[in-house]
Amino acid sequence: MGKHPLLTEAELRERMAALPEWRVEDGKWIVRRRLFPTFMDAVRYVNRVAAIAEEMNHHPFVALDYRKVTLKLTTWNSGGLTALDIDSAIAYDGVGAGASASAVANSGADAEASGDAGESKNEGER
Ligand SMILES: C[C@H](O)[C@H](O)[C@H]1CNC2=NC(N)=NC(=O)C2=N1
Repeated sequence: MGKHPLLTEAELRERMAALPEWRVEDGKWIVRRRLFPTFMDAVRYVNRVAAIAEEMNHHPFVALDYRKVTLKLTTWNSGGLTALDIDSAIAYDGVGAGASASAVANSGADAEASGDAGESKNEGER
């Protein structure tokens, strides 16, 4: 199968409208951070993302930092952003909605600030 064509600037801008929680980084990556109520909610979400990635044969770079999950997408076979990255991000946003996850500003600063586990209750999913 041939390489997937890179998105033009205009195409990227247009497609990113459907992904308000994602940011373009270095013109080659889209990145999203999500904060979950508990560590296990975060782990469950990562597992759901992994299943989607396998199904699509398109894989994110994933960081699991306690309750914070960072997802990064690029199409390495094409050397940048393609429709596969956008479609993957849309699919990832569609799962884990069950967990009362709150989107974390891409700075991630508040995620660090609220990283203190002190006050968090175990609101894990059933
Ligand atoms: C051989 C296999 O299909 C390729 O390596 C796939 C696997 N998953 C992938 N994931 C991503 N993000 N980019 C790719 O170019 C890619 N290529």
